[in-house]
Parts: sequence; structure tokens; C-alpha cells
Amino acid sequence: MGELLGVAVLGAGHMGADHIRRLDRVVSGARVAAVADPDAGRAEAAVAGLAGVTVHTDPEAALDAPGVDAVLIASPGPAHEAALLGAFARNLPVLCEKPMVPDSAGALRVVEAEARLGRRLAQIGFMRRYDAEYRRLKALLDGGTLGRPLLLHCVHRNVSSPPGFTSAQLINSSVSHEIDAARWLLGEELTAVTVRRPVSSKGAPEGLIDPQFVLFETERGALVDVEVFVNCGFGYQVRCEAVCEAGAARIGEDRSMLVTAAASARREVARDYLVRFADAYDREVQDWVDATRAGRVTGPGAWDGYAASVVAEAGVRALETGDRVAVELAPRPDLYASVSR
Ligand SMILES: NC(=O)C1=CN([C@@H]2O[C@H](COP(=O)(O)OP(=O)(O)OC[C@H]3O[C@@H](n4cnc5c(N)ncnc54)[C@H](O)[C@@H]3O)[C@@H](O)[C@H]2O)C=CC1
Ligand SMILES: O=C1[C@@H](O)[C@H](O)[C@@H](O)[C@H](O)[C@H]1O
Repeated sequence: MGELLGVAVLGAGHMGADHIRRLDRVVSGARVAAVADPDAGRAEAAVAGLAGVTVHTDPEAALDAPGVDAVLIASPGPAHEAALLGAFARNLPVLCEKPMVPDSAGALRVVEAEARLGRRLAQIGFMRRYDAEYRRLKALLDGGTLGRPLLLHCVHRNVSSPPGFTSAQLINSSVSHEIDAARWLLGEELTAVTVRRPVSSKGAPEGLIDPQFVLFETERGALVDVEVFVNCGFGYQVRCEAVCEAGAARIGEDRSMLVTAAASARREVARDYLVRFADAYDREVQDWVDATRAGRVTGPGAWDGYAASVVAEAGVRALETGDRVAVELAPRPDLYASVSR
């Protein structure tokens, strides 16, 4: 490794371009060494003005490029398995955007490959663990003053969904964040899932089941409900209320500015995740760079990514069948804690 951690970024779309900007201008200790995107024009545009970056259309070529010490995967979910296995084969530490691998069989292959290496290389991009409000809630719950958590009520609203977004993606892309946040906040696995379909919004694309109401059960018998509504049209809203035996705590409502004018007050609402979670992404990538330079992996890992994929897959089955679907996890390799903290 040179003075700076050289990062290959795979995928130069919304998240990839934002992470390239972050690596270049926000975090310390790293530089973009290579970028890969099958759309060469997009890759070129994302690194315009940056010195010492090689541009590729083949992700494998980016992994082999000069000066690459680590990988940030921001390609679409179905491309993640090949990218993770390619990084493992080269012993490169990775930060991989969620979902780690959308299908659970592929996610398990990643866990098994890392377990064979005998050391953790992958961190998964569940950035809510780095959000200041989520961290305060986690510290409060861990502190125990509110007693045992009984319920989590969650809201996840997007203004609109990207073109081609499917009813399954409401669960395996959007709710994947609540799946990880619930496991992390409660420190236990989710064991079963039921999905109900309210009447779909007229604002949703034809055929998309939006909103959805998802109910998870946990090992210790808590319940986690999630309203997911990805074409709400009015703002990006992520909320979570923990109801415990001796009190309740809610996050997600005080991030915005209150503007008072003309004898009325209005609160501004973020338009998307890049605004709402900007600080969390910054902290996530800085922590990853610092840990990687120190030869460690500290954030959510491959087991967390795998568990989220299994739960999401059960959720998609629950959506399709209307049944309550149990979550079946494979035996956990010794390399991993049950839920990484
Ligand atoms: N943590 C978060 O809050 C968010 C995470 N994401 C995740 O980030 C990833 C990327 O999402 P977006 O940037 O929104 O998608 P996007 O569609 O804007 O960009 C994906 C880019 O990857 C490129 N690509 C396709 N196959 C590739 C391959 N094999 N290797 C390298 N590049 C490839 C595409 O040409 C495109 O430029 C997804 O896993 C998504 O779930 C997305 C939005 C927010
Ligand atoms: O990860 C994300 C997107 O992929 C997903 O589509 C959105 O619903 C989430 O809010 C965002 O954080």
C-alpha cells in the first residue's frame, strides 16, 4: 500500500459516483485508483478531473489495475457475487453496497468463500449503522434504561422508485436496510416474516405493489413492522420507534430545518437517501478506510449480508404467497458473531 489506500470502484452510477466524490474529497487516507463500469462514458464522467485513475469496462481489469489495495462495489446487486469473489481471490478488502448478494444461495457462497480464507475481508454497506440518530438509539437500547425492546415501528418512504424497480425490490433492496437495522438494534436474528398489501397508490408505476406492510418476528419474540412506500411522491422519510418495557424512543424526525415565514412554519424534508444519510455514508467510508489501513474489518460483515438476504428472500415469498414464512439460516461459520455490532 502507498501512503494512501488505493481503491477500485466498481460501478459508477448514483452510488458509485457519490462514493468516488467522497473518496476524493471527503474522507482522508484514500484515493481512487481505478474505476470500472460497462458504460465507459459514465466511468469517465465519474472520475473527470481526478489524477492517476485507470478506467475500465471490465471489473476484473480494475481489480488488477496498478495501485489497487481495496475495492468498493457499487454495481447492481446481481453483479456483487462475482465482484466479491474476485476481490477475495486477490486478498483485497471490500466495502460492498447492499444487498450483499440478492439471492441467498449466492450470499451463502460468499460467506463460505470468506470463511475458507479464514479472515474477514468484506464490509457490507448498511450505512444506517453509521447514522448519528440510529447510533443514539442503539446506545440507548444497549444501555438498558428503557428495559427490553418489544416492538419496532419503522417507516421507509422514497419520493419515487428507479425505472424497472420491482415489487420484490421493495423488500430486498429497500427493506433490506430495516432488516439489518432491526438485527443490529435488537442484537438478534429475525425468524419469520409476513407481508400485507394495502391498496396500491395511484402514484406507483402500473403493476408495482406499493406500499407494502412487512411484519418480522424475532428470536426473542419482539415484532418489527415496516411501512415501505417507494413512490410516495412527497419526501424521503425514514423513521424508527422502539417501544420497550419502560419507555419508547423515536428517531427520524429532527434532521431537517424548521422554516418560519409569513406566520406559518414548515419543516423541510430530505428528497432522497443521498441527502438524508450523507453523514452516515461519509462516516461509513471513513471508518472502512481507517480500519482497512489498519488491517482490520469493523463494520457489518458477510454474515450480516447473508442473513439480510435470507430474510428478504423469505419476505418476497411472503409477499407472493400471502403466507407467514419462516427464516432458515445455514449454520454460522466460527469466523462470524451472530449479529456483528
Ligand atoms: N446504501 C444505500 O443507501 C444505497 C445503496 N444502493 C446500492 O448501490 C448499488 C448501486 O446502485 P445505484 O448506484 O443506485 O445503481 P445505478 O444503476 O445508478 O448504477 C449502477 C452502475 O453499475 C454499472 N454496472 C452494471 N454492471 C456492472 C458490473 N458488473 N461491474 C461494474 N459496474 C457495473 C452500471 O452500468 C451503472 O453505471 C446497488 O447495490 C444498490 O442497492 C443504491 C442506493 C442507495
Ligand atoms: O438503498 C437504497 C436504495 O437502493 C433503495 O431503493 C431505497 O429505498 C433506500 O431508501 C436506499 O437507501
